[in-house]
Amino acid sequence: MATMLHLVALGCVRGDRALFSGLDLTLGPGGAALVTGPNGAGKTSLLRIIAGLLPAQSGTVEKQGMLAFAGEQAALSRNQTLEQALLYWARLDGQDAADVHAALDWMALRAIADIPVRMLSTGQTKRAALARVIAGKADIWLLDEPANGLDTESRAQLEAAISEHRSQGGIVIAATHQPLAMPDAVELPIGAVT
Ligand SMILES: Nc1ncnc2c1ncn2[C@@H]1O[C@H](COP(=O)(O)OP(=O)(O)OP(=O)(O)O)[C@@H](O)[C@H]1O
Repeated sequence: MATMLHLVALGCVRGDRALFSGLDLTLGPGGAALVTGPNGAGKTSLLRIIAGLLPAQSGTVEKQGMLAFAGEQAALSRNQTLEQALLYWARLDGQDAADVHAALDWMALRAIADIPVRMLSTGQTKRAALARVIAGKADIWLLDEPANGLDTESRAQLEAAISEHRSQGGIVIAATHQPLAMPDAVELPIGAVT
């Protein structure tokens, strides 16, 4: 069945504060959305609701396809080499070493595949987290600040990986403060903090 994400009248309350309400979005194969808004507006909360990690206050999330979430934490074992850590997740996702190697290439990480995760720089850790998502081959990518800490070249690689994923029928939702080229992405501004 075709990959699909459908948000209907989604609302979110954190603590006693309403962050957003009545949020609608429909994405089909190759679709993308760019979530923007000031600090604390609820961008991460929205991604977490879509991922099923946070309950919505109102509305529904319908999805067709496997989902991957790349959040602030890389979720990679610090004492394993980058390749081992990615292989661990890839196997859980039903993928193999070839998928990990392809993902390392997408994020230009092959040269440091044998370095322990704990020794990676901020930007390298971000690229490693993105490689984890790429290797997992999920249909729907939820990317929280994917360009944070990336240099110009790495950001271009990320954009190319996103474009390839979409051309294969995948869906991408990215929350970002950084410029990120996603042609024809739906703009999803989350309201200002009061
Ligand atoms: N566990 C929690 N309980 C109550 N409120 C929370 C909790 N976690 C986060 N919040 C609040 O929810 C609001 C939205 O947070 P969220 O991380 O979704 O915003 P954001 O738009 O991603 O922000 P940023 O741009 O700074 O990453 C913030 O005001 C935050 O303080």
